[in-house]
Amino acid sequence: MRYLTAGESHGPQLTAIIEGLPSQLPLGKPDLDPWLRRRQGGYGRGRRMVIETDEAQILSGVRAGRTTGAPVTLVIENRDHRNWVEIMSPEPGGEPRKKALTDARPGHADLTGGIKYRHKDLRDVLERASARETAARVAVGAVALKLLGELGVEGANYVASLGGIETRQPFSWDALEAIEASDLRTPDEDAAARMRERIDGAKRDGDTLGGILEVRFRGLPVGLGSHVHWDRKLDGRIAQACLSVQAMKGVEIGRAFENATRPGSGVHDPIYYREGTYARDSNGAGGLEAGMTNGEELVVRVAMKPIATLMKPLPTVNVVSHEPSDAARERSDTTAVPAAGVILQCVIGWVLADAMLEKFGGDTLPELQERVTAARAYARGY
Ligand SMILES: Cc1cc2nc3c(=O)[nH]c(=O)nc-3n(C[C@H](O)[C@H](O)[C@H](O)COP(=O)(O)O)c2cc1C
Ligand SMILES: C=C(O[C@@H]1CC(C(=O)O)=C[C@@H](OP(=O)(O)O)[C@H]1O)C(=O)O
Repeated sequence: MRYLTAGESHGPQLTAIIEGLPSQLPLGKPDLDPWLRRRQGGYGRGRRMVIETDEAQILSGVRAGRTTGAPVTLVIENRDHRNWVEIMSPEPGGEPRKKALTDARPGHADLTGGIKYRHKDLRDVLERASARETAARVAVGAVALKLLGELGVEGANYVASLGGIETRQPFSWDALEAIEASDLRTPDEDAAARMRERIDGAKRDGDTLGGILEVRFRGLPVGLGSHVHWDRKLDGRIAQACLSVQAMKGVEIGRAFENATRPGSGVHDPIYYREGTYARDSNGAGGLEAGMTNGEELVVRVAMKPIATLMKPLPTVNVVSHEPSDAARERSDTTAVPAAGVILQCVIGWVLADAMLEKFGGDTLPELQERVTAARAYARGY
């Protein structure tokens, strides 16, 4: 499977095309829109999220609620575009340059993108660098999650820490409802209260916050990915997908950084054979060994940097005058850590769905389901 996204933050719409989906997958707006809504949520987001009410239109590849096997086109409107029509106009003319952005923001694509693509209006860079693009990736990921669901695979995401405040409760699948109900996507209400206070404080100070997200998947069959070649290793593919999300700067499988401080006896997971099948009592590996799923829960943790646009701006340089100046300030999020968990579940879901199709093939969902069922039975009895 593959997909492309197109669209600017303040252009008319975001577009995604997915190619390679099997036919007969039940698919409709109710599978996509809740994910788009989740991505928009979270305490600490800025005013843009009040303007947008994201929903996906399905423009091809689906008839009567099922995929046909043809490319699927998804479109998400940018409601804010109506306020940017002149500025975003593709027509030549002076008007679009009216609000040229020339004070490069540290931590953004502005300066490097300006040099690389030879733009002096840094809006030509920021419009595509913006994390608005993640709405398209969430719509695509929601399709992947739907496919995984049909194959018995379930995912979850939560905020493991925000601004240095940790969720203390260990993750549990029983806590999913509490995570969904929380504007900080944590089941730990005490931590959430302290996170809210910290976000309010950062906002007052013109500052921003980052955090750590944890994404889990259970029900994965043994052997997605492969140990035989670097670009087929699933851990590498997952890390690439995570780091490709705006502001994500670190990835670990399981508790990799903590494991690095321990002896091997306290990290690796002994293998047992019980009741006619293989079993482990621990999951230090986070569900992946040698680039392959091992049948245990997949655990991925990702570090998000603090938002780069500060209302108390950092020193920078004007790229036209070369004079010192303050970094450009645009309406901005104080933190987007809760939204990031949703995005990460979607992009990891894509990698997993793609790996499923790679291993099991199948032009249709029923073929895929039969093969996954057979592979599970084989692994149990191996
Ligand atoms: C959901 C989400 C929302 C974001 N919102 C903002 C924002 O409001 N302001 C901002 O400066 N950066 C925001 N970012 C981060 C920037 O897009 C990102 O830091 C920037 O494009 C530079 O890329 P890099 O951090 O991946 O190097 C957001 C990121 C995500 C994932
Ligand atoms: C629009 C979204 O996030 C945007 C991501 C973003 C950035 O620089 O990445 C900057 C802000 O955009 P604006 O300047 O229009 O307020 C965020 O709101 C979104 O998540 O849908």
